[in-house]
Amino acid sequence: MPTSCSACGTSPAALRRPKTGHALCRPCFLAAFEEETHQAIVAGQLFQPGETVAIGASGGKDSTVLAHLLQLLNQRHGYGLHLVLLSVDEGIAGYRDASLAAVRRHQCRSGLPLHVVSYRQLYGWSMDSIARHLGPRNNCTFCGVFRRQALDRGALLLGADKIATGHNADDMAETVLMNFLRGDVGRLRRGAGAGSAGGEGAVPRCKPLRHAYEKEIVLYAYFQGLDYFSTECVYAPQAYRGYARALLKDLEAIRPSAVADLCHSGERLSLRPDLRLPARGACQRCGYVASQPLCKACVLLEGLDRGLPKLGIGKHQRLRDKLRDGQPLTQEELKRLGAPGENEGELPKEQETQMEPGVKGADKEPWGGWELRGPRGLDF
Ligand SMILES: Nc1ncnc2c1ncn2[C@@H]1O[C@H](COP(=O)(O)OP(=O)(O)OP(=O)(O)O)[C@@H](O)[C@H]1O
Repeated sequence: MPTSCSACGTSPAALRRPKTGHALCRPCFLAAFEEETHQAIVAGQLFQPGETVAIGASGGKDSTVLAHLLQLLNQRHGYGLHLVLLSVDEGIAGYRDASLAAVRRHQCRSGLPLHVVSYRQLYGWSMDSIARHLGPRNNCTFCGVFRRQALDRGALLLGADKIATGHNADDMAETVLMNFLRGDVGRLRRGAGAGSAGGEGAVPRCKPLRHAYEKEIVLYAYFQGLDYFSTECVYAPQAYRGYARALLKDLEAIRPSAVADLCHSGERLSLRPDLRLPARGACQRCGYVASQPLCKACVLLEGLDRGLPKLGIGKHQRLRDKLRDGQPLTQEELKRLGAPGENEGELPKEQETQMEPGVKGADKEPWGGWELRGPRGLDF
């Protein structure tokens, strides 16, 4: 005898919900998942009527399900939202080009407007050209910092009031674990919540799927027949997040509620009231939110444009100070900052052939001219 659906009691169950253990038929699962997302939106007061919401659309399962659900719930419950798909093209051949094709297919089916911004337009660098200089490690640092800002810049161009991203409960739990393991108190506080408030060039963000289990998102996409792209980014295997993910999977095998428990821990975490966290201000160069005189994206770009791609990564404050003060760096110090060796001083192919006049970075000296000219009024 097949198990009956525990909600309607009539149809045979099609799945056991990973989150609750309930056996449900397809329509009851879809209805429960949609209702829970609606409740999360209402309880968290994520949107106000009349708002323009830019949905961060990567073409993956989470953002595809998010876009589908927001469109459906907006109609069903009359949220009064103006929804727009916003994609960032990081310039990762074989990955983002294919996932953007999935976003375009979603756009055609849904009729939602789509806006694409690219790293090359915004920064003069694609991730592939950055990776050629940086090597296999730390690419996710560049990509994460640039993407955060690119989403804000795209949303501002669209006049969006809010950015909604597809972060799910597993992403949230991984982030809590990763920041805890790194002792990153500031991010622990920021990363665990429902979103961020915005200000200084940043648009308020929300994560309507942050309580949804990844496995249930996959099931929802499957039962709805949604078309999404599901290959891992070519640079992801080197990322620290991957280790947090593997650890989380091991924990989940022992204790199935590990994802929800970690999310809960992240939300309940409180910091000592006297703990001083860096104050938020505006970047002196681009005006974007920063806790230093320059925002992280500008420091990373400065390193790239100088041929010192590791300038903005890790604990190189002493070397950044030397640069700021116009002091020459030793060969050893240059090497630590990722300066190219004797035969590596040419521009990456893409930069040489595709850089357009007027694109940020196009007028910088090529890599051959990277001997240090002391920054002019630069303050890292
Ligand atoms: N290139 C991008 N363009 C627009 N939004 C993005 C992009 N990359 C990520 N996002 C947003 O950030 C969320 C979390 O991104 P992450 O890289 O963790 O991908 P993910 O968990 O695999 O999600 P997805 O399945 O949607 O790709 C995505 O759901 C999406 O809303």
